[in-house]
Amino acid sequence: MIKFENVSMVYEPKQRNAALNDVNIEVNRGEFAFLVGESGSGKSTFLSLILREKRATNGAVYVAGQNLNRIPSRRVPKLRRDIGFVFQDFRLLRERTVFDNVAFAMEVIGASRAQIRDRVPDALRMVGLEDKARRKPTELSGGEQQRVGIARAIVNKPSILLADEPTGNLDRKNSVEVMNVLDRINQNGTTVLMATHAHELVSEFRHRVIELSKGSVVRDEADGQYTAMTTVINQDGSRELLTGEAAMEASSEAAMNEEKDERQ
Ligand SMILES: Nc1ncnc2c1ncn2[C@@H]1O[C@H](COP(=O)(O)OP(=O)(O)OP(=O)(O)O)[C@@H](O)[C@H]1O
Repeated sequence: MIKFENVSMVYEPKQRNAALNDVNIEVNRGEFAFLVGESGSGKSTFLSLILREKRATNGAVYVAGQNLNRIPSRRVPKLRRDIGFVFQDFRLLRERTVFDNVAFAMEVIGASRAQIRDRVPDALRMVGLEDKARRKPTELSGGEQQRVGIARAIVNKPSILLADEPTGNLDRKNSVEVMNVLDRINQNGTTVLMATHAHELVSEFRHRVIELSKGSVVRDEADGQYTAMTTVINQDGSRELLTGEAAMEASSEAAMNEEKDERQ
């Protein structure tokens, strides 16, 4: 469904470290994968290449069999129709009702009123908000607002759902509700790729875990945990796989060094 073949991405010609560095990954139809990694490791860049908001500097990105380097700009809107996107900060229209926020995603692609009347209630049912269709976003909890964001993302029945830190603004209870909704959508056949820092959710909901570090894939594990393993790159360039406590220590040491570098 999604395939990265030797993908590298540099934003500026003289950039010292690539945002993505020779990434090879395949996500199959119907999978649920978490994309994890420290801040700046390349998660958002990865998602933006799938949407063709950006183009790979090297290598090829395939979505549903199409090489995104090869499709003309005029075909990009059609590609994006097959991909739903969930934002960390919900991005709802405050003056519109829940129903109208979801309907908006159909209006922009020219759906008829009859189609909208038919499909919006289904999407709201999927996220458990069928009885809140007439509310405004400000009358909802954060978790409910995010579920409206998810209903909007799936109402056009995309085969892929991308989520960038969808629980980043939510407390634990609301985060779990959002995760349950994403799981349900996945069980109905949608491929879900979720970038996140929420280690407790990753370890609890147990899906494939793809970990990026400085633009490289350092771990790809079916049914993974957030920090069960990490790969460190030694000074001589060799890679070493650490597990358990040692992995946790290496991650916090790396974070501290990064903070020190930033201060210097
Ligand atoms: N528009 C841009 N121009 C130049 N460099 C960029 C741009 N966007 C991202 N980068 C750089 O690319 C690298 C990867 O960034 P990216 O935003 O993909 O990381 P991330 O893992 O999503 O981080 P976070 O968890 O903080 O969202 C970082 O070094 C970042 O500084």
